[in-house]
Amino acid sequence: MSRSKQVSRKKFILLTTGGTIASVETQNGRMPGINGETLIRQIDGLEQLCKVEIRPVCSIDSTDLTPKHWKLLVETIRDFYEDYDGFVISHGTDTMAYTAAALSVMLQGLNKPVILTGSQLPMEAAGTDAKQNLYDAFLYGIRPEARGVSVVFNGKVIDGLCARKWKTESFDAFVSINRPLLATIENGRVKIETTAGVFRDAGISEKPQFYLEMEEDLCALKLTPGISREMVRQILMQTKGVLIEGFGLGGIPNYLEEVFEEVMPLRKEKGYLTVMETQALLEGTDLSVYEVGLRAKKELGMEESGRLTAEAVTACMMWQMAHPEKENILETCRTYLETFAHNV
Ligand SMILES: NC(=O)C[C@H](N)C(=O)O
Repeated sequence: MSRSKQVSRKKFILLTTGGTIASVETQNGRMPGINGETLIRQIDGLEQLCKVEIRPVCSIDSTDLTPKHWKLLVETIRDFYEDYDGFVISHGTDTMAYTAAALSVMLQGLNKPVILTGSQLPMEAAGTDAKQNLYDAFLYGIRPEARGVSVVFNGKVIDGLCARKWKTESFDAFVSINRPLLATIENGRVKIETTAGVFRDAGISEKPQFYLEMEEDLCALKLTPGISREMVRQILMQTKGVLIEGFGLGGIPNYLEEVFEEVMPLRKEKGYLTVMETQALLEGTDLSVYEVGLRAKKELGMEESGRLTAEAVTACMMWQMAHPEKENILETCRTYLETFAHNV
């Protein structure tokens, strides 16, 4: 039997969540309005590629997506895990990187693909990117190398832990941060670039594990020059997880030091997490370089993101706070990305 006939037997489930890909224009603006059957009906050649069944999860703009929806996705994947060869999720682009990062830590040890895709223009719009992206998601999904969580968009296959939406309108909406692409897709051909994944082949779990809980009490605190002490103090006093989006390689401004010295011991005592991230797009934090960073690291015991995106750190922190007895997932993910430090 030819190779294409062998792969054509693969069976996928399409989990639909809404987003632009499923949207229609209304008097109140663009909003999700078409179902999964209508989506796949428009994809030429899909039937020959694989078998697709559909399961609607929600029908919302991804701006409205919350960890409750991640939980629904994980439950659905868990319940149908044995019945399908892979899972494609149609999703709005605006929070797709968050969902991809969240699923990357909620679904561990997967030996099947979970692929998120969407589009910048609705499926039914002229010149849409929806058909190509959805087809490409399955095209990548049938490959034996495709395992774990990824984003397929505009010919790029991005590790779910490393995706970032960087353009609001162009088709080239996603970029892989601090990690080479998993694959590229051009003219119907998939070129596999790298296949590792943080919880694939990592020896961490032999059987897939499905984690449903994520702590939602988290806030990203973006430092701006001269940000008020009182505001920083309030956030640190009230929020379990605080992701500090600092400058450059990371550090705490001198004038905020007193605030941090006061609240950090209290936060530690309560098991709250505080992690420093950078506002820069690439290359991550390194608190060991500058005095402002070293102080945060040594005197305050501040954790840092390293090369992880804010989306990935958010996911790691939410998971860690919900599973305090488990291994330090931030450390696991950070170390994983360090392995790519010299070839991005
Ligand atoms: N392109 C898109 O899908 C954007 C849309 N607002 C969403 O995230 O649901």
